Amino acid sequence: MLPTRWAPRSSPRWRAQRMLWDGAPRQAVLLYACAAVGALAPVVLLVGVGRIVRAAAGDRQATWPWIAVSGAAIGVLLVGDTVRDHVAGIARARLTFALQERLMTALIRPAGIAHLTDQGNLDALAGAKGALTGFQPANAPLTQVALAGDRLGGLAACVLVGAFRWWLGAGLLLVWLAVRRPLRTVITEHVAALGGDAGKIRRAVYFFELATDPAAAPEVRAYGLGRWTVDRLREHWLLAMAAAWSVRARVYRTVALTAGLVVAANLAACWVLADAVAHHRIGLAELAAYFPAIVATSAVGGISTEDIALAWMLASLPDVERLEAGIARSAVPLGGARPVGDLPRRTIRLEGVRFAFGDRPVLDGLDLDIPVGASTAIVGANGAGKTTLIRLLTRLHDPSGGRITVDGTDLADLDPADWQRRCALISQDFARLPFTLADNIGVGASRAALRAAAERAGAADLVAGLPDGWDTPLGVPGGRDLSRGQWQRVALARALYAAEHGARILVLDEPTAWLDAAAEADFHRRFLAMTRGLTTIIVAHRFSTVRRADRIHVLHDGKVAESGDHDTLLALDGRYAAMFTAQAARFAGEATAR
Ligand SMILES: Nc1ncnc2c1ncn2[C@@H]1O[C@H](COP(=O)(O)OP(=O)(O)OP(=O)(O)O)[C@@H](O)[C@H]1O
Repeated sequence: MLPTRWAPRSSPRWRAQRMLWDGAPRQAVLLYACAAVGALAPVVLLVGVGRIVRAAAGDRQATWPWIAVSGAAIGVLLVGDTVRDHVAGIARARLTFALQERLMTALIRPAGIAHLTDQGNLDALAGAKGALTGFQPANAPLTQVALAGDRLGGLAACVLVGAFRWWLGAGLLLVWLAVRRPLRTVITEHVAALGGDAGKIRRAVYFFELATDPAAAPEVRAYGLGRWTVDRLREHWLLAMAAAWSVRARVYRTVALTAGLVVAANLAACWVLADAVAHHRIGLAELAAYFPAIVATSAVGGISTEDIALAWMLASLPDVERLEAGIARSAVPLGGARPVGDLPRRTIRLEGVRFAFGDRPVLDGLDLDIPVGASTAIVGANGAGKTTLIRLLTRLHDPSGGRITVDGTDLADLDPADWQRRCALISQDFARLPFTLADNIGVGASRAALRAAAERAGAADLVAGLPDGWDTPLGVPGGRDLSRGQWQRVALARALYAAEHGARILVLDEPTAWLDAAAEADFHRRFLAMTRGLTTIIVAHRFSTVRRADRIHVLHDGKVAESGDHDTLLALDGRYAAMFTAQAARFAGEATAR
């Protein structure tokens, strides 16, 4: 069973353990057993070594049983380590998967995408993935178990020292416990200060990713940004570190004070031991057991690098809940439960539609009719709101004002997921799915259907060029990558396949942006045949693409400024005509120049 819920109000330490017991219960039992055995075996070994030394000094009778016990302890330690590493590997995989599944579920659950534009959510996501610090929160419970084993080992060592002088064992235990609390507090504060401003760390990580991203590599080099990104990384890290430095003095003070106490306690313990040896109260055998035991007592309360790593992992754990809470807060719920049925049959109508990002309106009282079975093009300057309009039509966002109706039914009343499935969408940043070519176009589709969609999208020639044809994995290690234009053809084929198999609206946002001249011409030649009978909404800057649409709308100032077919809009001599003429003149100029 994988973890589903962790008690929301308990401490991160407790939640980490719940995570382990929910996600990998069998491994949890084994890991605790390994930790206990791994903690006690060294003490048994010390006792055994002490007895062997005593035997070597004369009491030969007792040698063989203690050699056997010591050998067994060594064997248990060696085998125990191997078993523990193996089990921890399985538990780590399960916990990592469970956390990934939980994050994915949280991100995918909202039907809309408003939560993905929230900066706080992106920060929490980076924290929950451990991307900001490099410490995976899913490793926290395993580190806790390992540290619990260390504490138990330290306690056992205290007991062994107590067998020599009870007050020495108890005293060392008290000293270690006394230093542990303040040390843990300052480390937690230090980590909290450093992780406090996730935004600053995320900006630093952004520069790291920019410098190491193969897609950005050509421009990073062409513009000489390499050194610049390193300097920005340094600058943002220093900014992020400033908060941690403010508590640094207290960390050093606490470490110095506790170190003084620890050194004094250890010196005193060694002196007591040396005094006992000097006065023949104990022999070499006891010295061989007790001296290492005094050193080993530190594990009961000392702070190791593992403790610091654990503090980092635990600090990231609340980000998982912060993300879930942030999504619940920022995801604008898309209501509606009515099945879409055979809608739309006549018209999709936008009435006084408004939409804003923050307080900046993008669409401001937009009216528009989209007839079913025809092609509608949306044009406008950069930032005019074309993609936003597409997102409202495909219900990735709902309008903040006005309404969209489908044959008179408010789109807000229809089941959002059902409606989204009716929209065969190619977005500007079309998805490059790490699947085979066949699955990229239609999961489970027949070869005949795939071939038809690929032919309509001008992607049929791709199949012959791939080593395993339809079964060639794309965009994954060991598979083939495609050029942007080839990926766009695949995306177009996917949309056309979907349109043939249940989707009723074909939504194309810049579908030819990456196509070469021949492919674009081919697209235009076949546009009418490709979209015949389909409700097609197309956004494009290229007028060669747009002009074939039955109806064209020009977006300006958040409204439809002009509407008509290509010839009507040219005759109107307005914005459309100006944009078309500018583009046509550019092409004509280039042709003349040649
Ligand atoms: N996630 C976002 N957060 C804030 N503002 C946004 C976001 N996405 C888009 N915008 C803003 O909304 C406006 C409309 O953007 P949109 O992408 O719809 O324009 P567009 O007409 O499609 O532009 P282009 O032709 O460049 O693709 C722009 O001014 C843009 O800056």
